[in-house]
Amino acid sequence: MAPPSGDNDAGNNDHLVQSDDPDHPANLIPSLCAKFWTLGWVTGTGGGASIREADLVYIAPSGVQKELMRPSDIYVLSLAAQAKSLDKRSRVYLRSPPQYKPSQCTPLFLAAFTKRRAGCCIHTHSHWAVLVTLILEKGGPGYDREFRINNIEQIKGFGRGFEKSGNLGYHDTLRIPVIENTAHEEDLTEFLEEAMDKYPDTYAVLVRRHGVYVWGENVHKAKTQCESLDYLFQLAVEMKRLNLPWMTDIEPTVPT
Ligand SMILES: CSC[C@@H](O)[C@@H](O)C(=O)COP(=O)(O)O
Ligand SMILES: [Zn+2]
Repeated sequence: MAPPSGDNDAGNNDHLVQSDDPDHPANLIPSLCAKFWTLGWVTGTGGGASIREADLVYIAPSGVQKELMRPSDIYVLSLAAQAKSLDKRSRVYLRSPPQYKPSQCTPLFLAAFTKRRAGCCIHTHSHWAVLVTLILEKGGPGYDREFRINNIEQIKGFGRGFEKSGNLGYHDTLRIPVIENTAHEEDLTEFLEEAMDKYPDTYAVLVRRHGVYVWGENVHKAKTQCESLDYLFQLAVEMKRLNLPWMTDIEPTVPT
């Protein structure tokens, strides 16, 4: 990984992104995005990831090649300072690299951090996520705003929900809400928040013709849930091709 750029700390809190610890958020965001790029999740500057550690939120710049970011490119925001700010649409950064703008996904990441106390939120432009929203678009009324699937082992990769312990079981139905895309990323925020209110236990929201936002209480959970979801989206697209249903009525086996 490239070392921090060696800026001095003249009022820009550069120390907040300087650490030898590979698990420090300023190091992890670039290294995770480099991995996500290989999966096609964050290519062409689309997608990204943000990490919260206690009050501090670490955010990537906007419009940069996400797999080539350096720790010195990372923005840092305080949730407490943000909560006190009177203008909810403007954001005050503790650290702000002057050559960039913060990710347009920032208000969406903040929704996961404030409404769900998430520790990490990942946004992908995965083909599989986009294809699922396209298939659902043709699914007819009532079905098109929710992806659901059951009786697939990988569903166990998801937590049961906000402030609930344990994971979903094999026979549980995984439900992911779908919101419509908007011309500007930040305008998705109110619809993402609405979906979170309607689906209090969801860890993800699909955005039609765009991608998916996935979060978890820490980096490990956000990453594994995002991987599980991408696996299920790919499987669902292939199942659709084979004319296989996503929902089946296999009953849980009752021990005799
Ligand atoms: C390929 S542009 C994609 C952006 O509009 C947006 O959807 C996105 O995911 C990344 O926004 P960014 O501001 O670069 O972090
Ligand atoms: Zn996007």
